[in-house]
Amino acid sequence: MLYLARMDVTFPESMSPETKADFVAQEKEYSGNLQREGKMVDIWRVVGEYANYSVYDVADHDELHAVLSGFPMYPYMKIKVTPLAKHPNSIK
Ligand SMILES: O=C(O)CC1=CCC(=O)O1
Repeated sequence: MLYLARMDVTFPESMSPETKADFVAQEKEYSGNLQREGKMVDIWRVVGEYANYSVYDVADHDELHAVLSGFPMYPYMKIKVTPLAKHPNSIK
């Protein structure tokens, strides 16, 4: 199943730059692994915001929840998920 997720990240103001940098590095590694596994199909930055749109190809809602809740930044994210179905006009 395909899902579109929008993730908005908000770190506490009290978080140190070093801790933030550590989260960014951990997130990059986790995200890269998901992409290599084919579970994250794409990810795009929302221009001007600390947010992304990303597309997941996973078995079901439960797997998506496991993937999303495994992000190191998960405690600092607001996530909106939209399940995707094939559009009848798609030529792919
Ligand atoms: O948008 C970000 O930078 C946070 C993030 C979530 C998944 C990812 O790869 O980065």
